[in-house]
Parts: sequence; structure tokens; C-alpha cells
Amino acid sequence: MGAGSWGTTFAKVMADAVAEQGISVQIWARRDDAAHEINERHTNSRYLRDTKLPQNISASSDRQVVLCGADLVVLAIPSQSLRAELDGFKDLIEPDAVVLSLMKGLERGTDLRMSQVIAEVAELPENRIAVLSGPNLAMEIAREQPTASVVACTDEQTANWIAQLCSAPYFRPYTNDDVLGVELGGIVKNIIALAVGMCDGMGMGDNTKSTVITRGLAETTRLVLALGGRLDTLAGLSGLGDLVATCSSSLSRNNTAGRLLGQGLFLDEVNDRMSQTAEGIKSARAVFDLSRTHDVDMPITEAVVMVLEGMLSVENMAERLLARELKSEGELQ
Ligand SMILES: NC(=O)c1ccc[n+]([C@@H]2O[C@H](COP(=O)([O-])OP(=O)(O)OC[C@H]3O[C@@H](n4cnc5c(N)ncnc54)[C@H](O)[C@@H]3O)[C@@H](O)[C@H]2O)c1
Ligand SMILES: O=P(O)(O)OC[C@H](O)CO
Repeated sequence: MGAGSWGTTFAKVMADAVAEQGISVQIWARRDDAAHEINERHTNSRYLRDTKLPQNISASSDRQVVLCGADLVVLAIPSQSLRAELDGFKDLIEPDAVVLSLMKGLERGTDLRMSQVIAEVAELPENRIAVLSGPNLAMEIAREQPTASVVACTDEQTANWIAQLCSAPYFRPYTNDDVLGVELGGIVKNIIALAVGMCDGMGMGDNTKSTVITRGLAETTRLVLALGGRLDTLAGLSGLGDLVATCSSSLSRNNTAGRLLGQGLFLDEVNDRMSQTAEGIKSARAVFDLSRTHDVDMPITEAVVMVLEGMLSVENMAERLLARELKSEGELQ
């Protein structure tokens, strides 16, 4: 569900993974012309340029056509739209289908993760909800450059089943039962990538970048531990792995948005320039609110929120972070 950058790329991953088993993958596209292009030309040029999609992918703008008979429903729409969109098609999901979230955002207003929104709106039990997260820049995967990822579900059998369905020659899924840790790693790294982008945009170098990444991981870890997630998850692909990929890559939309802010553009101007979803921009406030509810110190997230909400200039961000009280590096609480 969602024919954007990652929805289409992940459809390709799955189609390549299951081609020899005679299984097909269907994409729901919002726009008729996008569905038509996928069916007729096997491309989605708006998002993936000339990448050829496998023959066992088809598309439709009719949700019923796509969801009818689907054993696995994969959601790849912007996080802040999930609740309204899902409400419109939840009754079309087959009674035993599993729902997999590819989304990396936190819902504003409720501070819920996407798996929690799915559970609430579609009223599904935990064993029918999974998430996938890792260092997965869509364009690199569309070009079949090797990467790995994590499928997380509280039910091991469900996670293993999904891992089989998306195990392609260039895509290696691991499994994990720490859904909260996997999901939050993918959410907070977008905010840290905004901060890194801002530093890049202001012309700062690699020491600064490395400091923000490392301390970004420290504050992500504090949040995940406070909420009941596991430390080892943060050391894995959906934690450190995704953080490094997103903060290092010019393909990252969050990194790019941060860089534009660092170069002096206003948020409205940045939003106008972004044709794809940069989840960190809207999730930052929700993550900060969540951290306050649980009394977790997240200074980089707080500074990013202040910049996004016009309460702090990017130039004053570093000064604010460096002037904080000195403390031991190992403090995780
Ligand atoms: N692109 C990546 O490299 C990547 C990788 C991993 C995870 N993700 C995550 O996947 C999710 C989807 O990202 P994407 O890159 O595919 O985004 P995108 O901006 O490329 O595409 C979003 C798609 O959702 C559709 N959509 C459906 N309902 C919508 C609505 N109500 N409002 C707006 N758009 C709507 C759009 O038409 C579009 O096709 C995000 O949470 C993102 O963080 C993206
Ligand atoms: O382009 P971004 O910033 O949304 O990042 C894409 C993926 O989440 C990287 O794993």
C-alpha cells in the first residue's frame, strides 16, 4: 500500500524473492497514472527513474483489487497519513492477513509508533503485526546494491515467514522480537539525520558529524531502554546501521532537509523543495513529547524541534548543545 520510493522498491525486493514460487506482488498506487505506468512499462519513473520492475508485480489504484486475497499487507505511506488511510481500507484486509509496516515515523498528537496505530485502527493482535527497518535507502536497493534489514514481530514464526518472503539475492532480512526497539531506532535516526544535515549545511566537518551521530545513538538508546526495548537492538542494523546510513547519505531525504535548513532556508522553503517524505520533520515533536513523558533527556532531538519550530537558529544549535552540563559518557539514564 503506497507506490512511493520505498513501497515500490520493497515490492521489487519481494517480487524478486518469491518469483520462483509463482507468487505475485500487487501495489496500491494513489494515482491511476502511476498504476498504469507500473502495469504497462514496469517502471515507476517518478520515484525510481528507469529501474525495471519484475513481471510478477502489478498495480491498481483500487484498494479492493489489491487487498483481495493478500496474505501479507505491506504499508508504505507517510506516517502522519496512516491512521486516516488505514481507516479507509482496514475492512478490506483478509481475516488472517499479516500487516507489515515499512514506515519510520511517530504519530503526532498520540506519540504512537506505526505498529501501535495499526493495532488500534485495524484492531489486529500483535502476532499479525510486524515492522521492517534497517539501513535501507530505496534508490540503492532498487539498483540491487546489497543490504540487510530487520523484520521485527513478537511472534517468531510470523517474523521468519516474512523474512523468507523478502529474502532476495541483494536483500538479507534478519529477525528480532524487539518491535519497540527496531521501530524507535528507525524513527529517531531521522531526527539525528536532520541535525547532521544542518551541521553539513553550515559547513561543519566530520568530527562534528561523528559527534552528533554518536550522541544521537546515546539519546536513542536512553529512550528505547526507558520504554522497555533492548540495548542489543540499538547496536544492530535498525539502530546503529540505519543511523550511519541515513546520516552519511546524500540520498537521505532527512539528511537533505537538514542540509537545506543548515544552508539558511526556512522550513516552508525546505518542504516546498522536498518531493518525497522526510519523516523526521513531523516526527521530531512527537519524539520529544514522548521523551518528556518518560523523563528521558534527548538534547539533540530537543534542539532539532526548537529549530523546526523557529525557537532556535541553526547557528545557535551547536553552542546550545556544547554548553550543556558536563557528564560521564557512559550515563544511559
Ligand atoms: N525511501 C526510503 O529510502 C525509505 C526507506 C525505509 C523506510 N522508508 C519509510 O517508508 C515510508 C514511506 O516512504 P517513501 O519513501 O515510500 O515515501 P514517498 O514520499 O516516496 O511515497 C509515499 C507514498 O505514499 C502515498 N500516499 C498514500 N496516501 C497518502 C497520503 N494520505 N498522503 C500522502 N501520501 C500518501 C504517496 O502517493 C506516495 O506514493 C516512510 O515512513 C519512510 O520513512 C523510506
Ligand atoms: O531518505 P530517508 O531520510 O527517509 O531515509 C531512508 C531510509 O530510512 C534509510 O534507511
